[in-house]
Amino acid sequence: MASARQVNIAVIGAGGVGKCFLSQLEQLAARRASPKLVLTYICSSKKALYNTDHLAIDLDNVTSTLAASTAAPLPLPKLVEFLSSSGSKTVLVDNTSSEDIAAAYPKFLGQGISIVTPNKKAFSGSFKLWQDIFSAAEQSGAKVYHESSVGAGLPVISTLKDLVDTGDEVTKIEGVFSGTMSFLFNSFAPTSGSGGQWSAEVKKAKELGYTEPDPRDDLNGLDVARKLTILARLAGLEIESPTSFPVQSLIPKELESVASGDEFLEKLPAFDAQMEETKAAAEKEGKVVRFVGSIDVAAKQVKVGLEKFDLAHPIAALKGSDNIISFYTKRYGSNPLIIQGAGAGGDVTAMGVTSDLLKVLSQIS
Ligand SMILES: NC(=O)C1=CN([C@@H]2O[C@H](COP(=O)(O)OP(=O)(O)OC[C@H]3O[C@@H](n4cnc5c(N)ncnc54)[C@H](OP(=O)(O)O)[C@@H]3O)[C@@H](O)[C@H]2O)C=CC1
Ligand SMILES: N[C@@H](CC=O)C(=O)O
Ligand code: NA
Repeated sequence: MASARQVNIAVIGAGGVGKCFLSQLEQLAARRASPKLVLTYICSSKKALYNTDHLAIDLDNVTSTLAASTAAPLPLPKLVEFLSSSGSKTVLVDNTSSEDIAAAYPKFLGQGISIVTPNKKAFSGSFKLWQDIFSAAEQSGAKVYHESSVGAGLPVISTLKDLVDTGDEVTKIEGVFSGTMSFLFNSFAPTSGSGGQWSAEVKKAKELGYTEPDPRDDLNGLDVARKLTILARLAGLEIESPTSFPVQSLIPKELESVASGDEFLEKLPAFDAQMEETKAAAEKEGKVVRFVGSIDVAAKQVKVGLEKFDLAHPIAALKGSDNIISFYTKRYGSNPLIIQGAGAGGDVTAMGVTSDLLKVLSQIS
């Protein structure tokens, strides 16, 4: 039976980020008496756990229980019906990178179901989808938060919204926006020492949980382009899509049409020489190469690609999967507001999702 002080949680996706989120949710539910947080639905791409009476699913060992389930996920229209029939406020947590789920956000929001997600697809899809999402939320009063869609758990989106909402004028946003690309270049082309083999570092980045489910989505520059699309829109630019501005891909031409991410990783070592050449060209100038992005708000220009940096530059000196994002604004003048720290990884990404959930709870319960 639904109680006013209960909020139902539905989770789609229990991979690298999803598992960490579930563990943070378990701790949160144990710590918070009110509202009571009740997991009523969880699914991966093939399996689901739920019952028709919306009874609580035990969070203890939930990923093993899900793996053993014989039930299939509900089709999205049925899931909207199921969640909106519970009689309790509900938050959907989308921990996938699915475009289909992203495209259904207006339906969930329209039925009063709030959404928190690290999935970039909805907010970097067509400008119409962006408008539909926020107008559906405004109409129903449901909330939508996506902090981890840029810079993982780093407070990038909340900071940009605060700058804009308080009337500052954002003129430029630039930096390193990909945990994978940061890790790859920091280890392949370090400021001291010789660095690793490009293809081996790509495999490592995948094993560490930094890459997208398909690492080609990182290497083709689109993951960064999606993040810049989101930030540019929040800064007031009507960017139509992540492919509507220049984006440099690091996928070798010969591998552009391979069938799967696994086949791509298998074939990549044969093309290591291409990246070695890029690295050597920068070294000749006493520099290192890094993958960066920028948004020039006044000129309405967005770009993504490789640039060379002096060894002493803060971008050259990044470590691990760190992102560094600089906001140039009228108030901050020539010294930008800078955010730096891990930009990928399950726990830090889930932290952004869990903190978004807390924001939603403070507004709906
Ligand atoms: N990893 C990171 O550091 C960061 C990730 N993100 C974003 O977080 C999201 C998740 O990333 P990550 O956890 O690394 O990815 P994973 O590939 O590890 O996990 C994805 C999960 O989503 C499930 N899934 C995929 N499609 C569907 C679908 N249509 N219906 C139901 N479940 C589905 C998968 O199911 P199955 O297990 O059956 O395949 C899997 O459980 C992505 O959007 C990513 O961009 C954002 C910031 C940082
Ligand atoms: N694959 C992404 C994950 C976070 O958005 C990255 O490497 O930055
Ligand atoms: Na973030």
